[in-house]
Amino acid sequence: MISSRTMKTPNFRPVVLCMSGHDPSGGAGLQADIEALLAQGCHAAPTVTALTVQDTVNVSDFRVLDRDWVLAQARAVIADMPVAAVKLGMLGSVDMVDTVLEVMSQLPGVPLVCDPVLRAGGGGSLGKDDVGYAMRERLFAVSTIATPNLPEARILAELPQGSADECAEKLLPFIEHLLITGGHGDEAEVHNRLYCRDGSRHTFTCARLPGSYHGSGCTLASTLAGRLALGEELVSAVKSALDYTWRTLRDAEQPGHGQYVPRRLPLDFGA
Ligand SMILES: Nc1ncnc2c1ncn2[C@@H]1O[C@H](COP(=O)(O)OP(=O)(O)OP(=O)(O)O)[C@@H](O)[C@H]1O
Ligand SMILES: Cc1ncc(CO)c(N)n1
Repeated sequence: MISSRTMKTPNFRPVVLCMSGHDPSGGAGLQADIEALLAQGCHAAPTVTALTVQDTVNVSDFRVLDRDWVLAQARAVIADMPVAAVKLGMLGSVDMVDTVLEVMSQLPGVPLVCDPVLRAGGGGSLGKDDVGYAMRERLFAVSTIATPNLPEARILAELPQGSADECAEKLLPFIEHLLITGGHGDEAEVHNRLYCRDGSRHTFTCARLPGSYHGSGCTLASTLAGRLALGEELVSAVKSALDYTWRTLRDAEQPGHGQYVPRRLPLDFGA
């Protein structure tokens, strides 16, 4: 017999499968994904790809989970819930790129936001450049959008001194939409550039806030995945995600000795 509970009209929040690393400082990685998605009205399904040893200053070590463990986590979620979007953060190894491909083969047509995480804000490695090349060669084709910062875009494009435009020209054959973020520059304004394979381009400019932030890129990518999961159109979703991220940085706090941590949820959340 089907219980009345299982027959209820679906009234759940859109589920976003997050395949990211864990950051014990809570500023970046899966915790950033969960908080940002809660703030969008989505449900995060956090699938751990890697464990890291890091604080708000830098990364000292990381360990990538076995492929079987990651697949088992993702399969459990997919069998249980309708996944409305997928967000990728730190993958950590080339093997994990193939694991993600296997997961995505079970989610045809589901929007995929790929944040090609290779370095932490403090510069510590979260994956060799080969991971980035494997993402470009194999994952970009199944991604809706990738969100590298300019240093990551230069690695992916293999153009160490390239401008955002030059990197985009090299990368657009691999991916439909590319958002090259500008948090790492030193100009008074941050320029975030969206390049679309149909030739359209959009620049989103915001005032640069003082200080440096831990998990700004994770916040942006997971919010974007959430917005796509809610059915927002891509360019509008990029703008909403950038606006939300900027507000979380404006309200950021410094719980440790290093970078500021975005405030992704209001202080009275849950009150
Ligand atoms: N100092 C800043 N002032 C205003 N906005 C910022 C600043 N730093 C980052 N941002 C915003 O946050 C977004 C993501 O930041 P960034 O480009 O630094 O990503 P990231 O390097 O991938 O972040 P992280 O590695 O810390 O997760 C940027 O697109 C920008 O809109
Ligand atoms: C686990 C993890 N993912 C992403 C980043 C990038 O901010 C980080 N520092 N740690």
